Amino acid sequence: MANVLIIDDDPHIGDLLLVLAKHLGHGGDKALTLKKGIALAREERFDIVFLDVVLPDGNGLDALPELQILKNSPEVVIITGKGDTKGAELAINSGAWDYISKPATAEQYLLHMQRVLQYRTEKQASHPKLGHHNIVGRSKAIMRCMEQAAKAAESHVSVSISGETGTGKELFAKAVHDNSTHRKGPFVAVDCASIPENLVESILFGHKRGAFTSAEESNQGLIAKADGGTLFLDEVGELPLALQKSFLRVLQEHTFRPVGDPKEIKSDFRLVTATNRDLEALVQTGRFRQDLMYRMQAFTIELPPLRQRKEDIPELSRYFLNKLSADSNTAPTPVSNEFLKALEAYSWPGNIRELFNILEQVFATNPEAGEFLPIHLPVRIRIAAAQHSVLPKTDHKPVLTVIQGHKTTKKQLNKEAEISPYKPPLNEDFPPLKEYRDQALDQAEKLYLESLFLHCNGNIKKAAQVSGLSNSRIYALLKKHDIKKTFFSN
Ligand SMILES: Nc1ncnc2c1ncn2[C@@H]1O[C@H](COP(=O)(O)OP(=O)(O)OP(=O)(O)O)[C@@H](O)[C@H]1O
Repeated sequence: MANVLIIDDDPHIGDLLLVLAKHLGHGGDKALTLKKGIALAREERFDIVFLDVVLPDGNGLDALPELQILKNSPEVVIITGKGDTKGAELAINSGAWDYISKPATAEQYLLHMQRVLQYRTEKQASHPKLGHHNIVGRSKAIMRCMEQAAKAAESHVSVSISGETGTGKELFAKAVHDNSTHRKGPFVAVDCASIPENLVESILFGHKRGAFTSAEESNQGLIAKADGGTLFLDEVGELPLALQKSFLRVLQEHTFRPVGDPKEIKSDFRLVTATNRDLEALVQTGRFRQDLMYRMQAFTIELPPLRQRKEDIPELSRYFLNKLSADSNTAPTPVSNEFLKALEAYSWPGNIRELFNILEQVFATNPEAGEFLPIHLPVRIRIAAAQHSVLPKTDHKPVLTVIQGHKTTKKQLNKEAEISPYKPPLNEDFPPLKEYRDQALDQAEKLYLESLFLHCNGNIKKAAQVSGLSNSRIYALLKKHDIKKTFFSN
């Protein structure tokens, strides 16, 4: 049974939608003001929120970011006034599921409700068990990881999460904890890379007062703190070799001795580890115990880098920009398709952390923007987008022939193509130098003009001085590249 919330100051609309929900076998609640609606949404888990725009105590669209970052992230359907296409467009751009124009018939409301619920059921069926999480993304790659996390959460064995920096290893570790039987216990995260080697033992195992010169007080270690919950060891490859043996014993026996303490202590925790290093290689070079590695890797989740799931970039970007708006109590700024395309063209070596950092920068430095455009992005991201767009369009993936012994195999060079999009494709679409150079120069010229505009705050006179171009030449170039003159002031 689904739960429906209606936030509308017209009591008839609320009553009608509740009757329709009941007719479909669902339940719900209604609120006549934004304040009451938000309070209800925070308290209860709703699957759909029907949200009116004009409410006595504010604009419904301003509440959209807050609704979207709720744990259960309900689908939001906006109810707009007749003909308010701007509001509807803004709502969709901000991640609303759909909108209905008032006045609407009962059949229209019913149809919307059925469609949204069907979509939500399908969405939940594809990763049925991972109920509580803040993981954003619907690409096949991330959905597969969510399914693995759900399975891992159900079991009691150790989980090992691998992936490049910023791919969400800690977020997944938390999701495993939040969906496991240990969720009522603590989630204790330890970054093994940032603890000085001489302190690791006492930080993990704890120590007794006087155990060493600076031990003025007894201290409970993190393993004891994780009792009943989850111990998350980030960058586990950095765990000193000398300590690995004692740690293996903790995993086998669930007991250990704090430094300087003759007594054994018990701790029942679930271990989740993460690494962006190749543990096998560390084992080969004798820097990591093989038995510990096997013990930790009872269940493994491999997170894909962002460049291999670029289809998630729009959703991740909207989610994060909406969160920033909600945190600063401002209305969400719509995001243009060109802005998203530029983000998709970049290779994101720092993955989602880097994407969020860039969006934070865009959000902080452009408070007046009516819509986020490529021009608001840092130059290096725009250069990557420009380079990407000069690549001749081709469906063929570059292919490299590799000779292995007597066999000849073909390997896809996806990774390289994504990282260096400027490279022409190694196939029959390889462009003549002139064509390639002309396109590249054209893009560079456009990028230069856009940056010039930013640098000179839109002042044509200053732009002419800085660039060494005449006013008329600047106007001609603006026309050539279809850059709006309204960007520039005289
Ligand atoms: N799928 C996702 N949906 C929403 N936010 C995400 C997602 N993946 C990562 N993040 C966010 O990106 C940031 C980096 O994620 P996290 O710290 O989990 O990465 P990590 O792989 O543990 O990084 P590191 O290896 O550097 O420790 C965090 O703010 C996290 O909330």
